[in-house]
Amino acid sequence: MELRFELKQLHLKETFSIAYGNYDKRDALLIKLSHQNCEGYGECVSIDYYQIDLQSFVLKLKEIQSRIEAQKIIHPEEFFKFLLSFNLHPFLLSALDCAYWDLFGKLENKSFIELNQMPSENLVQSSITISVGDIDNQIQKIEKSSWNKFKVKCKGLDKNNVKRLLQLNRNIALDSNASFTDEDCIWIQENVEVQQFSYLEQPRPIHQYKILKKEGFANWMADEDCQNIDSLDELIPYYNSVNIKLMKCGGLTPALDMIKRAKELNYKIMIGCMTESSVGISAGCILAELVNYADLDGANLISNDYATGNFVENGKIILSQKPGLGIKLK
Ligand SMILES: C[C@H](N)C(=O)N[C@H](CCC(=O)O)C(=O)O
Repeated sequence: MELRFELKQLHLKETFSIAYGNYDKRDALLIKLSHQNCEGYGECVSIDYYQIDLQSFVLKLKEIQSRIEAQKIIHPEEFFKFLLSFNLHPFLLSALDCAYWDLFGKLENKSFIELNQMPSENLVQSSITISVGDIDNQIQKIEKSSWNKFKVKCKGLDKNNVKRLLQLNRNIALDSNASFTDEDCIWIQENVEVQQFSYLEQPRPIHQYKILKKEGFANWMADEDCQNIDSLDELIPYYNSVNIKLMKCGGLTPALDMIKRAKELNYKIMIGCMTESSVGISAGCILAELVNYADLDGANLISNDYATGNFVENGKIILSQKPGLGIKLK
């Protein structure tokens, strides 16, 4: 097996504004694993509020490259166990795990869905993100959009904006990206009208969720608070829903385990994404049958997507049915 990797830069079609900042680009690390005539792809991106340093990932890859290349082709679950021995950051682990699933499926001439005997007929629809901004602009974007589901970003709580969004009578979720105060959360969970939001994501800064009550009117969803399977048990009293992202949890292999455990614990589950190319999104899309919500618009927000594969069109998730994760570089 051969391992290659490349730093790329993704450009946002328009400034992506969330409570943490405004972003016009994202740096990405593309992983290529090849064997015989097949090549599999995986990706992770540099997110400042997760302190991701792609240069340190490149150094790590150089350090472990020869051991990865010496590995023979084994089942992806076995390969994942092998990757665990390197103690990798979950973002890098995810890129390698996804690249290997893509390669393995291509070598076996089977899609990920076939390899895992998963259903794929009833995929949930994805939301599109509406950046933080003036409420009139946000509403205009929703009204003009051909998508049906929206994740509206906000920075702090503005009760008038909440009222105006609810008046639209559309399928809308709110994502505060850790910008609500304790008082905001109390008001929200005691206000019956917020039931109309499909979910309210990451209300408080990380680990400061003890004010949340899952019995209130809000469908609280943990994102930054829910990094991996270990977070699930401790969040039960506070959160109704969890946002599982491949980069946070370390890839497709742990995501399958995490979805299973989250279901046992009666969470509603979202498969989410970062601003990322179709390399990352192709992997996320194949889990859409297993979850209640999808937020997989990452590649739709990028102007220089460098891959094709599974994709989202006006919210509808379309699986390529091709071997592996179906990823091809443009
Ligand atoms: C792109 C996706 N809809 C989204 O909003 N993800 C963000 C983080 C993305 C990023 O910072 O690149 C989130 O769920 O907070």
